Amino acid sequence: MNQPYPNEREPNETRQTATYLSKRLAQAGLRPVTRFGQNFLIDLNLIDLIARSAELKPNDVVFEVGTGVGSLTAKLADAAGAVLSIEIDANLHQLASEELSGRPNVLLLKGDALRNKNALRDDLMGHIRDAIARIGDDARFALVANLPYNIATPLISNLLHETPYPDVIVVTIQKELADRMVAQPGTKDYGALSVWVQSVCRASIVRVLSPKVFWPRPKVDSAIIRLDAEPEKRAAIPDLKYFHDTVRALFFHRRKFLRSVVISAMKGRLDKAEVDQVLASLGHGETSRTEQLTVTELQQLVEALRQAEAKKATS
Ligand SMILES: C[S@@+](CC[C@H](N)C(=O)[O-])C[C@H]1O[C@@H](n2cnc3c(N)ncnc32)[C@H](O)[C@@H]1O
Repeated sequence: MNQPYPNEREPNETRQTATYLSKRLAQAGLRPVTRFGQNFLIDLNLIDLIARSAELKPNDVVFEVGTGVGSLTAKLADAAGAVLSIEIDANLHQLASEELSGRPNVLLLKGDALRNKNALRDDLMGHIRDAIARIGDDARFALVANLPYNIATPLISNLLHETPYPDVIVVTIQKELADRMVAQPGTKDYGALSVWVQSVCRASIVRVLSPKVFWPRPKVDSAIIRLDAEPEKRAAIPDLKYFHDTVRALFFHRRKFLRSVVISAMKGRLDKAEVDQVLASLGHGETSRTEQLTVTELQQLVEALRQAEAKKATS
């Protein structure tokens, strides 16, 4: 294994504490930047737990968003074949580059992981595909990170649209967001995000984390979440973008009945009679509500709407 840090420093295992981090940043004239969601994990056991929960092997290509000072990155690089990590803060990118130098399986990028809310930075998937090609047919793609909370939803949501999409995701996110990802029909947390995530993955919460395990402390609880890709489920959705956009529209007015929600979502595309026909064919009555529909029922509904629209366009 490579020696990750120069010999004169303490070994990695004892260094990741609030004191160490604050000193290390202060030495470089830095302080945590709130707008970049810089809440560093200071419990080494949890850094281990994140890496262990992804069950990394040498055939894994790991994507990390938010290198920070590189503590989790080093753990990931110990276990995986290749690690691609991106950091928006140029100062932290510089620090992490020093910490992780001499690790041939780590590629550090500087900049924003997102081009905009709806898209990843342009070159990211190219880097990931290259690393996968180098590893070969049995390569696995993983997203493992202590995510900056302000980009967790668009990042995960956009990655699930990509080809390939991650075989496994193990990330620290706000607990409230984790609850939404695993939520079941009929609960207050069940919404478009639950349906999108559960349409292409199996989702579970690994551990709830108190603010105490971060420095500086965030205001809310966090959770480590694990998502396992279910490619056969994703393959059953003929048009991912149509599905994603329509599900979002269907959850837009949570208090309304399904019929009026579908009518407004399909405005200008299907008329009321056509919507009624689709709903009747699937057995959804006057009092059905979007939030009571299972993921499978929503997939069937969106696909029936898509086909009705396509039929109308060709008639
Ligand atoms: C919660 S910290 C995690 C840092 C480190 N990996 C750890 O576990 O302690 C999130 C990191 O993501 C970086 N970051 C924030 N927004 C980003 C973005 N849009 N693209 C890339 N990195 C970002 C922050 O600067 C910060 O270093």
